[in-house]
Amino acid sequence: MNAAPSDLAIRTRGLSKRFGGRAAVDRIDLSVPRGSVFGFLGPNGSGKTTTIRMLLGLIEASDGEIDVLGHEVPRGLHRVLPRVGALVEGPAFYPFLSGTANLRRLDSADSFAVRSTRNARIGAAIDRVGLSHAASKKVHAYSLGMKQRLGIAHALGDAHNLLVLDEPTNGLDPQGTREVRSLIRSLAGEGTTVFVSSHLLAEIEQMCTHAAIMSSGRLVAQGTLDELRQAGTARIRLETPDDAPARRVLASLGLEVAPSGASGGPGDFADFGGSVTAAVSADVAPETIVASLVEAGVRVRGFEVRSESLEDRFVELTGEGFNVAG
Ligand SMILES: Nc1ncnc2c1ncn2[C@@H]1O[C@H](COP(=O)(O)OP(=O)(O)OP(=O)(O)O)[C@@H](O)[C@H]1O
Repeated sequence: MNAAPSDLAIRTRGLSKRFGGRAAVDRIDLSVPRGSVFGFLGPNGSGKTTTIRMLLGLIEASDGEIDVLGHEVPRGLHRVLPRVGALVEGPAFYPFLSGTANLRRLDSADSFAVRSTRNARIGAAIDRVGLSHAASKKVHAYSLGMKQRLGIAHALGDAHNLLVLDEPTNGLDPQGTREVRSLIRSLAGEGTTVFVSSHLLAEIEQMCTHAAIMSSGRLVAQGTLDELRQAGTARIRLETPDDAPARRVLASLGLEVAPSGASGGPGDFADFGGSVTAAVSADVAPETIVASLVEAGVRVRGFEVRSESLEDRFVELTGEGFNVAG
């Protein structure tokens, strides 16, 4: 991703946060294109919330630069914050006040919010998240998904350029999760840049155009979802009775051949020989591999090229099993 700074809604350079001597966020260079739905993905404790808090000026960075919507943070926060909606750890709602009354309370406590437009803004935001029918109901009667949508309505406020959401579906049931995801997708469709953190891969795959992957405070990859997938290793799987010659040919092409027994289930192709798998680099075309095998007299009974899934890639990058449940 080589976007010019003006094309970026968020840009950090060498951003770090240390607690005591320990780096919770370690020199990250984040580039979030304007108009993207950008997934900030990483296991629990990888530094996502700490990064978001620095982006919003809630905590001070130990080191590095932050630029949000073209302004330096924290110096230009007064210019940035009126254009950014944020949902970090969810606002606390009064259960015995209505949805509208809760948003009025939060809005009046916000020194950046313009009073004269309050009612119109709140009405529009409630409408936008699909809660008009429940606006006058007390919040204790809301489902979790409705409460979270009310939180997003609060984050929406005015017509924002950037929405920052920290784990917006955490703790929601499947219905609430669907509601929030579809809301985020439709907001993005209207041109708002959405920066959303999650530890759920499926969530990022369903909502986002771009993603960055955090692991132990480091940014280990970022780009469009396709770029992230393509940066992974493709593998070939060859079915042949001529195991040893096949391995020699693949090795001579510079492919990294998996040790025998590393692939295939028990009894897999047992009657026909076996299967050989190898990692393929982009500079060796699959047709070249097949031609070389055939030329060397290797009997090819099956040949499959498999790209790494995003899940394989994340596990490879973070060294952790991801919770892929949505
Ligand atoms: N105020 C703090 N003081 C000391 N350590 C902290 C503080 N805030 C966060 N940390 C540590 O920094 C690391 C990153 O935490 P952070 O909350 O940013 O991760 P995360 O990716 O958002 O995870 P989660 O999804 O669990 O919130 C963790 O090891 C955490 O314990």
